[in-house]
Amino acid sequence: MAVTPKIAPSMLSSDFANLASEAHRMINYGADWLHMDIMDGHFVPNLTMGAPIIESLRKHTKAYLDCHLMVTNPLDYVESLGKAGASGFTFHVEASKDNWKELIQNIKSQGMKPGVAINPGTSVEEVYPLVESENPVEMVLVMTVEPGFGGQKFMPDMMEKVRILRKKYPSLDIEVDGGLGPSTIDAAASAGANCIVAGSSVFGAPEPAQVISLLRNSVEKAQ
Ligand SMILES: O=C(CO)[C@@H](O)[C@H](O)COP(=O)(O)O
Repeated sequence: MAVTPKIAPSMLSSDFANLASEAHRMINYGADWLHMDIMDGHFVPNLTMGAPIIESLRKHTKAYLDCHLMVTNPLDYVESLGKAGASGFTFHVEASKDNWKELIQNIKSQGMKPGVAINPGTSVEEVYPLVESENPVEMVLVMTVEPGFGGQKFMPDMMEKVRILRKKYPSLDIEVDGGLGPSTIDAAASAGANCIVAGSSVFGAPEPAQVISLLRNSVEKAQ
């Protein structure tokens, strides 16, 4: 398989008052990406951050900022996030039924990597047109909890979506997000996920570096 493991601590579980030092801490512990949860209080019942925070953090790190847009109108965020220094821009298929082609085009024009996320209740077929388009997304994010909050329980039933996607698209980046940690990573890795978002299991661990390394080893072993 051509895909490589990407371990992405979810900064939603960090101390927001010390975001830059939390980011440095995660990179020093071995993280590949920093996962940034952008929530608008409308698509999901929580409000987190937007372009100003990404811009501030970008001044302190060169790390890949993997932005997950849990927002009703993702198109409204593309230009500001691109200018702020976001690296990846993953929008929800549920929020882009009419404009996903324009979204992908604009995300790429801003120099970001486009991804599409699917909620637990959305069927996996909905992302096929976006992956198979002439101008495709480069990552699919399979939500393994209902989006909105950290610290929820992993939904093992979502692994069937990951298996289907990995079989259909052997070299696609497939990300999983929600409830990932030492007790759930093997299920996700063996299904074919290679990008792993983990919030509470990393930030809540006495030795976060050990958890990051365990997540990576599981993905490597499964390939
Ligand atoms: O997008 C989300 C929640 O909506 C996630 O990125 C969570 O922040 C992951 O947190 P844990 O489930 O790993 O604690």
